[in-house]
Amino acid sequence: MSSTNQYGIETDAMTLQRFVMNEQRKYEGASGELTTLLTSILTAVKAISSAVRMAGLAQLFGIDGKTNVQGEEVKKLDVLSNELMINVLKASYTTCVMVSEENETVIEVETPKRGKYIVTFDPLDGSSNIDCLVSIGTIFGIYKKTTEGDVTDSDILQPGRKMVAAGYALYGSATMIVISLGHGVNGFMLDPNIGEFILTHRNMQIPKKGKVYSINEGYAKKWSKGVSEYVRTRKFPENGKSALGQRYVGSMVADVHRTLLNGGIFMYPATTDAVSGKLRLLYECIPMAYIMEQAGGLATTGTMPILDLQPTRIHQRSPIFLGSKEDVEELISFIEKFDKEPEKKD
Ligand SMILES: O=P(O)(O)OC[C@H]1O[C@](O)(COP(=O)(O)O)[C@@H](O)[C@@H]1O
Ligand SMILES: [Mg+2]
Ligand SMILES: [Mg+2]
Repeated sequence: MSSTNQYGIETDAMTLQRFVMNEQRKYEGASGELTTLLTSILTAVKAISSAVRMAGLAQLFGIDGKTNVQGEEVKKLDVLSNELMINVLKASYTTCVMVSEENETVIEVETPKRGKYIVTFDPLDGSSNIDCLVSIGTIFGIYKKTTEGDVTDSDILQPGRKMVAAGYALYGSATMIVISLGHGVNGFMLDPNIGEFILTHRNMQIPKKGKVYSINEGYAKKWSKGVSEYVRTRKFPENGKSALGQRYVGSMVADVHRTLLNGGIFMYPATTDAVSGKLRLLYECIPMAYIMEQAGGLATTGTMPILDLQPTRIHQRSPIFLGSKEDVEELISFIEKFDKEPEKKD
């Protein structure tokens, strides 16, 4: 039996590492490779979190991306985060290939260090928010290699339904990891005093409906009719209904985390000048869609579930709408009504 403190937080201190080990024990014959992989990601996240907490000072002293007082080069936070993720994963002997937002081509692990997993990641999400000290994050997705021998495109370009685990780290007022290994979603907050992620949000479920919509309204002129009408009717609802509130951080991790906790909808649609939207399928859309579905929500391109989409390129983009089931279903009905091509008659 677990006990809770006055804030409702469980005090049996289930660490993320112990949680993952327990999950793996449920599978007979599990080698522990996934536990090792996730433990490596934890190490990278702790290091990134520590660098993020110093970033403001680095900026203040003009040393970010330049040379520090010792005459050493200081790496920019997104470069540093990428190197940390790549290095810990290579050193874990669990991964054969990685796809990072920061690398044009896939990162292959040298043969003796190869394991059976493929990891996709956005090492630092919300990078335009770094300088103004707004929340940023790291997103990751994990797949198993499906073929024997060399890594092939079919190993790297798997649809989200084949995913083994996904998660994100949020560097906000606290550092938190939200993760799913395919059996629900759990959230762990970093206790900076002991350097451990502690289970604080067990079996997270997104509310069926929310009170907030989230989209960059600066691009409103470039939206489809369906998206425009959906947003207009959230702001000016008919039949005496209440208007929804609007929130938009501009860091996907922060916007998705708020949506997961409070409900509502997050949207990054196609626009007239970006017909596939902005967000990247492999390391932004698919991991977040996996988390959403595992928490009882939905994630769609507008016409199909994100997780069913067959990727064709590693840096492919996709429009995305995710969040509370009822909100996303309403959005889909607007797209069906206003954006579907009229059927051609002979
Ligand atoms: O400024 P915009 O066009 O609204 O875009 C915001 C989106 O871009 C991103 O910052 C892109 O991610 P990166 O910072 O990893 O490139 C998302 O986190 C966010 O949802
Ligand atoms: Mg990103
Ligand atoms: Mg990024």
